[in-house]
Amino acid sequence: MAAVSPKIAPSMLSSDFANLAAEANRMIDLGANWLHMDIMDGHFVPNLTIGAPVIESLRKHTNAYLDCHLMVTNPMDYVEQMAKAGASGFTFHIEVAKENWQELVMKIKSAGMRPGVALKPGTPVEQVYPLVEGTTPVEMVLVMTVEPGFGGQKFMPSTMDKVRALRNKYPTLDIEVDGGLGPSTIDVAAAAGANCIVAGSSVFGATEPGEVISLLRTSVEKAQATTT
Ligand SMILES: O=C(CO)[C@@H](O)[C@H](O)COP(=O)(O)O
Repeated sequence: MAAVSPKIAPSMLSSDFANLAAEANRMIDLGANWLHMDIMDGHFVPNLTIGAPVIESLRKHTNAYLDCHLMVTNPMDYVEQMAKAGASGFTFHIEVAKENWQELVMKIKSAGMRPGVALKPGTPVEQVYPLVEGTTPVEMVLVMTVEPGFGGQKFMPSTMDKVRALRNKYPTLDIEVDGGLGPSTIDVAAAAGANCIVAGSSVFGATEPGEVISLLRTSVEKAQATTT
């Protein structure tokens, strides 16, 4: 496996939202590479979380890479506001962008963010190949390993076929996994080829979150060393 650098991204959905800035800085101090921000509109998923105003407030307290996952029905409507707010990455769902993904990716790039595409557990991986191979390609594929909407769900091993297929086809692509990742599931995801790891409850629920972050990174590094 080509070594694409591991990025460990605590999901801030599991943090204390009333202390978001402190929680974010604590994660970075403990070794996190990115902060994963779950934007949910209560329509694409049955949960409502945060939007651009919270990203803007958080941006005043950190320079960290804000890896924003848009679980929204109309991602195009969010591009400008998220860019202005200070989002670093903008990952939209293919299920709601089949008709306009080219325009969307270009808009995200021109707004200065890094485009990514996400897919739900039931969505065939082939649907994102054109986005990776396009003239303006996405720079990350997020394979959801639970149904999007809530933290604390059980990891779905069946989604690993998609990660393996992506890694075989695209050795240098950032492949992110999200949902149910922690010490008991990371080795499977790392062996399949994931290098960007989102983890919410396993990090925030740990007595020593820094140890979990470090364990996640070591697992990805070991899997990469075994397959190169
Ligand atoms: O996007 C989502 C859920 O839709 C995730 O980012 C979760 O927040 C991950 O939480 P854990 O499964 O790690 O608790």
